[in-house]
Order: sequence, then structure tokens, then C-alpha cells
Amino acid sequence: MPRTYILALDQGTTSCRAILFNHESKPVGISQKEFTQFYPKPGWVEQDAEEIWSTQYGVIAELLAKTGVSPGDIAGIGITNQRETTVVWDKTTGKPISPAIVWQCRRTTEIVEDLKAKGWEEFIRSKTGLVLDAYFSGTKVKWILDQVEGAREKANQGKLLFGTIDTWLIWKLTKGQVHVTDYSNASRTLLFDIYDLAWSEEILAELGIPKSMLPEVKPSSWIYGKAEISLFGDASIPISGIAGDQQAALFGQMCFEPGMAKNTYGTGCFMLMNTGERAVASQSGLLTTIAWGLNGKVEYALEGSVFIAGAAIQWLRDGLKMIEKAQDSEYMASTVEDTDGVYVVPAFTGLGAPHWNMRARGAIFGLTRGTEQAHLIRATLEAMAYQTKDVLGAMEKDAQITLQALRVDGGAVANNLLMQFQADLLGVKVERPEVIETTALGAAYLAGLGVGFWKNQGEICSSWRMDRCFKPDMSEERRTKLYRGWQKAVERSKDWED
Ligand SMILES: Nc1ncnc2c1ncn2[C@@H]1O[C@H](COP(=O)(O)OP(=O)(O)O)[C@@H](O)[C@H]1O
Ligand SMILES: O=P(O)(O)OC[C@H](O)CO
Repeated sequence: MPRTYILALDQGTTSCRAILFNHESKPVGISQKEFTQFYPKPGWVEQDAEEIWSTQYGVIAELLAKTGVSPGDIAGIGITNQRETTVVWDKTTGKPISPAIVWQCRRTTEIVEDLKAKGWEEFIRSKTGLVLDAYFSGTKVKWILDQVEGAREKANQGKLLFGTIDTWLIWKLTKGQVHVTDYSNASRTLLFDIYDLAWSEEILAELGIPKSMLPEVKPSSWIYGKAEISLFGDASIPISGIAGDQQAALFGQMCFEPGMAKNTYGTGCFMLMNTGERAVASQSGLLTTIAWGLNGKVEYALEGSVFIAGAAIQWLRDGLKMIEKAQDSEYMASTVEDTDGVYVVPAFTGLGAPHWNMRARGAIFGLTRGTEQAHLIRATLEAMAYQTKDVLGAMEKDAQITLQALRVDGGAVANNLLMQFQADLLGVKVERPEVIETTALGAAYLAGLGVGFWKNQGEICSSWRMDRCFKPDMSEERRTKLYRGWQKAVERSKDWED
């Protein structure tokens, strides 16, 4: 009997999800759980890799229990993950030697500035396609080796391993048998030459990272190993797809042709445009990154990474306690007509694309005696749309195109008010698909292609269905006026931290 499902594991910044997809690309069951974020100092963000694993394992168990799907019915596992977040663990004990350093964490700002002062910026960009910023894994690994007692010595003796979260989960799923990543995740480490498709000896040497710590790099659809956990009983399930979550969403949105783009509104906001087999070097503050390795070749994307999007709504919920649930932001924002001139710049961990200002910090502008809670909530929501406009402007410049429609996904696109404002502000149609779990879907597709569950991209291409199209409905004059206010606010939030 052919197996009927693909299991996608979506390990995001704030939660772990497990989703079963059937052959018609429909999600037949989902389990999700948030896990703990640690903010030990201003600008620092940490997670516990063991908790990530136990949460991920827990949602798999819950999903199988609630759907009654037998592990023997699962054809393959696809893994997609928050990218750049860095785990270093002891090869023998399998225990992490420090907290996982999250992609948003700014603790390596000084290492980055030192590299810049030594003139590494251009070399790193030319090899990795990335901007020299604390965002990426390379300086985080160096920080761990420098700061954790005895770490560098152990690393030099080949006793430590590094991985992004995909690598960590596969290590756990295979009981320490497989140490692997895919091209899309490797391209986010600051250590990988995206043209030669190899770890960069020069960058590793400069950061003092021994090559023995690094995982093997494979295509995004491949049989990497078999899941060997007791949950699966005797059924041995191939792990057959890996992609960083933003690349997986690009795949799940079926942006297979050069020029097709998607924007994902999760913790951060990430716009990626497929550029095919050609790596486009950005002139406007975007990243050149690997979209995926598939069918014996590598394809590239241009990316605009915004660090704080839905995370600012969580801040309204958990920090300011203005709302109970993220969804409440929509109703609250709809109680006022506009923000009454208020702008929230959520640069909590600096600014990413296209500004790249590590020392920017969050700011609120335009407060008056008439400012109400609802204005602040609305301005926080609108900040996602403004940041997206900054990125789209850069992308259109780099790719020399005018986008006709933007495909969107991620947790926050459930917010209709935000989506309408986004269309209004961009002056472009915003298309929300039926399945907004496109990140997991992309990982499922890659895994399914890896085991022949789906024959080829042509077979899956026809399953993209629109849920709702938001059409622009704002005058050019108002759009320009609102955006000018945002640009002023962003400029003033830069270089706040000494
Ligand atoms: N209705 C909503 N309106 C605004 N933001 C929302 C809404 N629902 C969820 N979010 C935000 O979306 C994010 C969760 O999206 P998700 O795609 O699961 O993120 P991630 O993969 O980064 O963990 C959270 O930051 C949350 O605050
Ligand atoms: O967890 P997400 O979906 O916000 O994605 C995080 C990104 O992969 C960071 O680069």
C-alpha cells in the first residue's frame, strides 16, 4: 500500500508545528505549541535547544494521536526552520554547550564591527551574498567558542558540532547519526560560499571556526536519513526535505519562476523573490541567498529580511498587555479610523533590510494628548506594512521590475485590516492563498518530491488556490503622505544604542 501522508515539521521562532499533508496538498491535521523565549539583556534573544526538541517531539506525538494516522502511513518528513539560530553541542553527550543564540540576537554587534573595521565586508558579501550583520550564524558561533569555557579547545579537538535548527532536529531524530543541512540553510550562516557551494575556508579561518564542526551540505530534497524515534514504532520514515522557513514558504507559494515573490508575516517579515539560476547581487540593501537545491541545480533568491513584524504584536500582548490574543489587534485597530499621526518603529533588535542598522532601537513618534491605546495598536500593525514597503521598493529597484501582485502568508495574514492596509500602501494587489501554512507546505513538497510522493513541480503547481485578494483603495496623495511620515520615523530610530 502506498503511504498517504507527508509530515512537515515547521520549527518557527516562537512555536513548533507538525502538519500532515495529503496528496491533494491539503493539511489534514495540525498541532502547534509555543516555547520559551529568553531576553537576558537588552537586544539579546536566546532559546533552549532541548526545549525546542521536546516541544517539536510533543507536537508530533499529539498530531499522530489526534488524527489517528499511523506512522506507517507517512511517506516522508520535511523539515523547515527558523534560520540562522545557532546551536553548538557536544558530539559525545549530545548536549548543547550554551543557550541557542537566536537570529534576532544582537550580542555579536562588536564582533561584526570589528570585522567591518578589518575590511571584511565586501569579501563576505561577494562570497556569501549577505550583509555583514549580527543576524547570521557565523559570528554567533564565534561568540560561543570565545565565551563558553573550554569551548574553543574542544572545538579544535573535533568534539563540538554546530547546527542551525534543521541540523539539530535531524541529529535528534536520527539519534545522533546524521549531521546535515541543506543549501538554503547553509546560505544563511555567513560561512558558506553560495557560488562554489562550499564552506568558505577564509571566513572560517578569520572567525576561528574549525571545519569539523560544520554539517554536510545537501540539496533541499534528498534522503538525509531515517527518523529513529520510538514514536514511530517499527515504521522507519525517511527525512527527505529541508529548507529554511522563508525559502520553504517561497516553494510552498509555488514561486518557481524568476520574478515571482512572496512575503511572509510571522515573527519577522521576509520577502523573497525567485531569481532562478542567476544570483542577483543587490545594490539596495537586500540579500542574495540560495532558494533551494533541487533537480541537480541550485536556484537563488533576493531577500528582504525585516526582524520584527508579528513579534511586535506579541509585545503588545505580553509586554504591554494591551491585548489578550494577537487576533484582538484587528478589532482594536478597527475602532479608530487611522493612527492619528502615530508611528511605531519596532526596531527592538536593530533594523534589517534595507536599512541594516544594528544600533537602531524601537521608537514611537507622533504622540499627542489625544493618543489612545487603539492608535498605538493600529500603528504597530501598520509598521509591518511600512517595513514591507521599504523592502519592496528595494526589490523593484534591484530586479528592475514592478510587481503586479504580492503573495502573502504567515500567521499575521489572518488579519484582514493589515492586509487591506498593505494593499493600500503598496498600491498593489495582495493575494492570500487558501493554505496559509505555506512554509510547512513547501517543506512537505520538498520531502514529497524526495520520495516520489509527488512526481515533479508540474504536478504540484496547480494546487495553489486564492482565498482572498485585497485590492488597493487609497489615493496616491494619502499613500505618499503616510509613507513620508514613516520614513522620517525610521531615520530617527537609527543609531540609538551607543
Ligand atoms: N490576527 C493577527 N494579527 C496580527 N498578528 C498576528 C495575528 N495572528 C498572529 N499574529 C502574529 O503572527 C506571528 C505568528 O505567526 P507565525 O507564522 O506562526 O510565526 P513564526 O513562524 O515566526 O513563529 C506572531 O508574532 C503573532 O503575533
Ligand atoms: O520564524 P519566522 O517564520 O519568523 O522566520 C525567521 C527567519 O527564518 C529568520 O531568518
